[in-house]
Amino acid sequence: MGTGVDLLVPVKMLHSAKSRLLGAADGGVGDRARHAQLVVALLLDTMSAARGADGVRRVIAVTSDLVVSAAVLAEGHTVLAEPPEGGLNTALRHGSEQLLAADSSVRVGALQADLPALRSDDLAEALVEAGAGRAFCADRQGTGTTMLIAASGSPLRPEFGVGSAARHAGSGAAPLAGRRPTLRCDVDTEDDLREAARLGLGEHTRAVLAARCHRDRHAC
Ligand SMILES: Nc1nc2c(ncn2[C@@H]2O[C@H](COP(=O)(O)OP(=O)(O)OP(=O)(O)O)[C@@H](O)[C@H]2O)c(=O)[nH]1
Ligand SMILES: C=C(OP(=O)(O)O)C(=O)O
Repeated sequence: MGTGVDLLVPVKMLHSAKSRLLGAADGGVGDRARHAQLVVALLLDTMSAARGADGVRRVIAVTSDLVVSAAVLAEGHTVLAEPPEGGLNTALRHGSEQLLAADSSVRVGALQADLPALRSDDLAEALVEAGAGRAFCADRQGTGTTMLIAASGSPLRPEFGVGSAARHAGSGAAPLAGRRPTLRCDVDTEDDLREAARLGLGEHTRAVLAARCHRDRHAC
């Protein structure tokens, strides 16, 4: 196989995903179907930008959700089923083990699923900066992590969750210093979504939010 990072993108079940964004897709109404469309759109924009980045070999969603899986496969991406016990770091550890079992020299990474403004060149530059070692990119607040990359042939050792930037640094991963705002802009709240829109949203997220604007002019 060729060189490059295999990026795992974890996504939890749609019924519980992106709870802090509920209502963002429909001007505060909180319709679950519209919310699910937004969650999937954030994911597809993230995966599509990641797939276009130099230095990325494969982009693989890790999920148990069948709707997410179908949407990801329809866009030509790959899906890996997560273990039944669930949990973000458990899913990523499982993905890392699976990839290493199939290819002991693989370079594994994890990318958050909510980077709808991600630009392929920001990601490619981050991978260049990472060099060969274990590295991570903090989110724009500096406390969370948007991407973690292992060294080739090594397990990912994910420590995602609140305050993960400090844990990843503490576990020896090098913090990436470049600005790269589109790689740092994960979207958990409506404020984050506004910031991502300022940077430039991907086409899937733009389409979901444009539908919102047609239905409710006040939401735009
Ligand atoms: N596969 C998998 N992914 C998970 C799991 N828990 C969280 N994630 C993903 O990890 C990322 C960060 O998760 P959280 O911040 O806990 O949840 P969120 O859905 O982004 O947002 P909130 O519901 O508002 O907390 C998101 O992409 C989630 O979909 C899990 O159990 N399995
Ligand atoms: C899981 C994390 O973040 P968020 O809750 O912002 O998605 C993280 O930064 O490790």
